[in-house]
Amino acid sequence: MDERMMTSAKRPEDREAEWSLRPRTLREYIGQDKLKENLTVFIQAALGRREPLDHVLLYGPPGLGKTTLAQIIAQELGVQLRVTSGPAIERPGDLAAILTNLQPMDVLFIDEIHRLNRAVEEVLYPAMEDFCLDIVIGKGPAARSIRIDLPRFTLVGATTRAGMLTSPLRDRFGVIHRLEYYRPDELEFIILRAATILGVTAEPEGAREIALRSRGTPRIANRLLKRVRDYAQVLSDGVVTAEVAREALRRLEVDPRGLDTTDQRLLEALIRKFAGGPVGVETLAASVSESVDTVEDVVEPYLMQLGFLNRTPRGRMATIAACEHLGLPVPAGLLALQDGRPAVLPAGTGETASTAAGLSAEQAALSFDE
Ligand SMILES: Nc1ncnc2c1ncn2[C@@H]1O[C@H](COP(=O)(O)OP(=O)(O)OP(=O)(O)O)[C@@H](O)[C@H]1O
Ligand SMILES: [Mg+2]
Repeated sequence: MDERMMTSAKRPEDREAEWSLRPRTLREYIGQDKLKENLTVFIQAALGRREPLDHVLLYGPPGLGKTTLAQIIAQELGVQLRVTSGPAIERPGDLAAILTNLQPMDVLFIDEIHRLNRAVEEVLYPAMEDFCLDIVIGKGPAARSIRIDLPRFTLVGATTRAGMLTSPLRDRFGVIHRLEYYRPDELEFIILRAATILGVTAEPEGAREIALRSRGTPRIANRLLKRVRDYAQVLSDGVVTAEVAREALRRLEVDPRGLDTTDQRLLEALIRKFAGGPVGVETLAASVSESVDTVEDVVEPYLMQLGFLNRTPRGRMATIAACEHLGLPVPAGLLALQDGRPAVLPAGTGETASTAAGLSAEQAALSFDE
């Protein structure tokens, strides 16, 4: 199988489908109930006061609906959405151009906001706080600073790495919310909705099979639905039944918990080669030929969610549940621990989980993804 099938990172093939499958309103947006409830209130209140909505920071693994939410927020506010991303804004002047072109109350969406550079970020502070730009004209002793008023706007920032945001930037968001993995019943609903839009006949049990293997991620659910549809068409009468879904997913090498070959190889290396751990993330990533970023952002969060992997002060550890899932003998070291976590941390090392993982104290205080 194409190993990237189960990645929650966006792939070119997702593009067209994502556009048509994206819910347009908060009502259509499934799951993330707490966030939805809060946003509904904040949006109504902002509309009532004729003020822009507070700046919103959304974080969480890829494919959980951050971009979709930004679009919905603009739609619900009845304003334009301007879309850009951290790496796309190279110089302060680029950001100034975007900001001065906004209409009052517009939503500006900055994806991968943790990748803004310092100089650009500093322009953003007064823009977010006071809706103005401080621009320095001239050089040396003749330099002076002028202030330009901006239209009032709402910034929606998205990141998979909230821990990498500087605290001055983070502090300027009024609403900070983590998107959670979706439950199977929510994914089932998303799949049935997508099937209707795509003109695919799917039985609830078929949708359920796909939902259970979608790693809690709508993007993967939609992608798997499209692949299963192909099998349904070729293997039977085009209807996505539980049986067709199971057979298709077996052929796609997606196991019953949604693990693909990359996840399996990573866990297997951890259990077999490294006796269950602890082992450093770099070593682990190298053993499956993936980048540390991919392992940290995409692979590990889901394995931790399943209770198959723990991040400990000394490195990554497999759990007994992971061994059982893969049908591998449990390494002796793991048996000695309770569910894969050291019962007692080595005394006197002065190390915390976060500092050992290479995070600064500031990032550790956030500890978003641990
Ligand atoms: N709550 C939801 N209800 C229904 N469909 C959803 C929901 N969230 C996401 N989707 C579907 O999943 C797809 C991916 O969502 P989206 O592009 O918003 O993810 P993202 O969090 O921005 O990902 P990335 O971090 O990779 O940019 C959307 O096109 C949409 O079809
Ligand atoms: Mg996105």
